Amino acid sequence: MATPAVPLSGAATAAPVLSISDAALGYGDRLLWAGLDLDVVAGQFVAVLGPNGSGKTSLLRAILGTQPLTRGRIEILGEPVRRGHRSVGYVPQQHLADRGTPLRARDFLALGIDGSRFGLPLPSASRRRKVEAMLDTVAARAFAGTRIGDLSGGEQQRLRIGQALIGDSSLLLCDEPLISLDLNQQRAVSDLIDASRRDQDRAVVMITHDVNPVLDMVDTVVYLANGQARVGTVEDVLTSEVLSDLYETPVEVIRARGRIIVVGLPDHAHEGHEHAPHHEGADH
Ligand SMILES: Nc1ncnc2c1ncn2[C@@H]1O[C@H](COP(=O)(O)OP(=O)(O)OP(=O)(O)O)[C@@H](O)[C@H]1O
Repeated sequence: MATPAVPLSGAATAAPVLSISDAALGYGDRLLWAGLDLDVVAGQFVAVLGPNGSGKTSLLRAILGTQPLTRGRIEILGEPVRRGHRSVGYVPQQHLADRGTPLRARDFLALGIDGSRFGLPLPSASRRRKVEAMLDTVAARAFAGTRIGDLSGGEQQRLRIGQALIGDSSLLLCDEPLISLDLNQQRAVSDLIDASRRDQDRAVVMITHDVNPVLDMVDTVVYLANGQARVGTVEDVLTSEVLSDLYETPVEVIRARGRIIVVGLPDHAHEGHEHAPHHEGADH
């Protein structure tokens, strides 16, 4: 069960794991977003929301050091971002492995161990212990020896999370990790990510289609839309006033049975939350 997001003790003074200052990102003449300032400390959970094409994945790429900013600065643990930073774990957007992929689930997890990617394998007993423990953590023991291409989407997704969690990263970046999972799997995957935040004090930045499955874990929301960025708590950002201002059209945010429902979004912007009561629980 996830613990509710609580104010982080000492958050104001702790050195940030991730620090983004006065950042803007665009491609050519097209600006995706600007004015983004964000400090993320250990144990903090950040949800990135916004309509399709607003630049959420581009933001993760900038944090990964694979996409330069148009303006501003990003630091990880006080150093400018760079590709392949050992302190950053990444769960990419889900795509199914090819049927013929020969890699077995157990070996797929082992690829996430720090060192194995850099040709410096840990002593094998210690590697094995880590992999065996992670097989249990992501409930993958039953298919440990199965080729990943033969696994279901949800099983593959649990392995992808396990591969990202098995290293020693301080920051976990997840791009829509819950998409196309059923409700039980969504819960299992979000609980795994939340447990790694609580137990290993990782900071988490997660792009999510719908904030509701992670509502009780989120400390901070980054909402990207219409070339702008808004940062704050759920209560600060997911309000009728802020979203109406961002979308430049009247938008209503309703809280019903502990869920957030947004009514009146422009047609192209149905993402980032449930958008109408009759679609409750649906994927968009
Ligand atoms: N390398 C690139 N060069 C030019 N345009 C790009 C590049 N990468 C992404 N884009 C465009 O930038 C916009 C934002 O893309 P991005 O994937 O960051 O958005 P997103 O918010 O993650 O979208 P979605 O919710 O659909 O995944 C899109 O219109 C995309 O086509």
